[in-house]
Amino acid sequence: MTHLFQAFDITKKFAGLVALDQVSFHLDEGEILGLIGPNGAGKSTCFNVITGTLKPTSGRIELREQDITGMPPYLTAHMGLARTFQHTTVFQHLTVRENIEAACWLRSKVGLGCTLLRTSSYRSSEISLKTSVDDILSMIDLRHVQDSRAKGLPYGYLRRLGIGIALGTNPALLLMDEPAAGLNPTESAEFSKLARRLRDFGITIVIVEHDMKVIMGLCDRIVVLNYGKKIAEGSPGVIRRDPQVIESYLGKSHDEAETARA
Ligand SMILES: Nc1ncnc2c1ncn2[C@@H]1O[C@H](COP(=O)(O)OP(=O)(O)OP(=O)(O)O)[C@@H](O)[C@H]1O
Repeated sequence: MTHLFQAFDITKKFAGLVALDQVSFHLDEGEILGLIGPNGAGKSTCFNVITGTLKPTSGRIELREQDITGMPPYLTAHMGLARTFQHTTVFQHLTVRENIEAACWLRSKVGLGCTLLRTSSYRSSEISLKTSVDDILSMIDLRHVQDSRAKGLPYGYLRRLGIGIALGTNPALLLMDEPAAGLNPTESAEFSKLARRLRDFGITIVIVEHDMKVIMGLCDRIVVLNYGKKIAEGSPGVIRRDPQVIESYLGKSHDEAETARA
């Protein structure tokens, strides 16, 4: 079977430290995969290597069977990869709508000459841009604040705007770094709903997250890292009962809480 994405034996060394040690995993189209593990396990390094911010020391990464190993971020973005960050990366002085427009323009193929001369190709791309921006605003549920400046918006809205900006590049695969960090329980539940909506729209998702309620409730499959090594992979049901994962990350209290709930 052909996978949307595959990482083969990815190793990343920083001087003497092995941050990723022969990690392999795959993603099928429309999946939500959780990437979890204790602090320093290698999750962010894994995202950085996939998106091309860091070159792996060895290993191979494929998107739709094309080798993207070591490609710079602007090329991996062009190939259909997008990423959201732990800290929101929005233009504070632009409105919500302008933030999304800026992200969508980056993927538009219209050159500066066409833009300045307002050629027909500029005008048709302007129409498709408006549709894309409207669709994204609806998807992230921020249409009602589209003309508000990002500065001063509630934190939960800013996180959603960060996701909207990533959607501007029309990704097939979206990597989200701690999307529920700092959210209250209502906002976390809204985030999970949004992630499912994106998946239903055809976007494959990888989530790094420490909130186990979000991970266990949302993910189809989970990969667990510890000291740079993959120590487990499986459904939430399998992962929450894996003795090695409980020992290294979830802790006994999580297992007991799960058993009590069952
Ligand atoms: N640029 C770097 N230079 C040197 N060491 C690094 C660098 N980036 C990460 N590391 C080290 O690699 C290891 C993995 O770090 P990484 O940030 O990937 O972990 P993580 O699982 O994302 O942790 P957290 O949950 O705290 O974000 C850590 O020991 C970290 O100190």
